[in-house]
Amino acid sequence: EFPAGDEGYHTYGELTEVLRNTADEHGEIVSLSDVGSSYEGRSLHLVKISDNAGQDEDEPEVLFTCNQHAREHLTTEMCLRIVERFTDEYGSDPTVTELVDTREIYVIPTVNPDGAEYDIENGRYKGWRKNRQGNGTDLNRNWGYQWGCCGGSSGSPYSETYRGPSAFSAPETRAVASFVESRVVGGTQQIKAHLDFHSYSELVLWPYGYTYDDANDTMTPEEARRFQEVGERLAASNGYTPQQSSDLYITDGSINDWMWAEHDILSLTFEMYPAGGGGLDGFYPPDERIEPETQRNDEAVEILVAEAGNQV
Ligand SMILES: CC(C)C[C@H](NS(N)(=O)=O)C(=O)O
Ligand SMILES: [Ca+2]
Ligand SMILES: [Ca+2]
Ligand SMILES: [Ca+2]
Ligand SMILES: [Zn+2]
Repeated sequence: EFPAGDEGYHTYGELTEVLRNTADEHGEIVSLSDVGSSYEGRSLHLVKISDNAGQDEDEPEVLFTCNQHAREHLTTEMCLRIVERFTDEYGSDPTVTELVDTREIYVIPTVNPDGAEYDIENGRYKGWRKNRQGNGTDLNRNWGYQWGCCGGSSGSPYSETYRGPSAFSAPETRAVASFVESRVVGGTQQIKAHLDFHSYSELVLWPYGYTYDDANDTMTPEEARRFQEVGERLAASNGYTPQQSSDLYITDGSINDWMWAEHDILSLTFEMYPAGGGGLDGFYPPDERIEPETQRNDEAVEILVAEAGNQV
């Protein structure tokens, strides 16, 4: 459980209960399922929000993933905010209503429930980042595009950026990737845009992470320009700093690189609050920050959901 004073954060059990209640209360626009199980057997919850949620309609699809990194608990709250806003405000907020009626929005609130639960075991923060397989795999180095190519991850199982013994060796990344692959319908990937939430540093990041190149044979200059244009619009809405992922540091095997290169999904990362401060404390903002820092991204979420319909 979370330490005293930070009860505002959701444990896996509390998250599961909120998702079940939301599906019960908003049955016609919510479908709750899962993309598979974590290493320790926890369901990787998948929330679908759309009109006629039980039907696969011909509407642009959008994916939000949170909590790949265990200690980044604020991101789980971010995905919960998306679920709650796009259900509670359906029928009252015109923008939310329009987007739910014309898109299929998928949310995976925690990709790494085992790590998140381990991080708060006994009510004290451990600073844990990875999953709970062996000495832990960094899920954001385990994706299968340019996996381990470029010095953006580690081959040591004890490293915080251990890429795993092979691409998709982690059940969690494999499950999410399989879900995305299942959204190829009639040869066309239905998911058009994706955001992966992390903390912290207040950044909007776009691929590639594995190379400093802005453009290359799998990202044309105009495609790179589109990432930058959307990234800058997102950052203008929340005050984060927009930049290419590799401008921060080189990462290989990241989710964004795979989503773009393998599925042409407009895939970005948000690094949430705080902006700086360094050290472990930045991963653990007091729960009083949850509401302001998740609502800070309401407009960015709308921008991305809308952008999914502007497929080139
Ligand atoms: C998305 C990448 C470029 C940054 C991220 N930073 S984090 N969230 O682990 O501190 C990471 O190292 O995976
Ligand atoms: Ca508090
Ligand atoms: Ca629909
Ligand atoms: Ca569809
Ligand atoms: Zn992270």
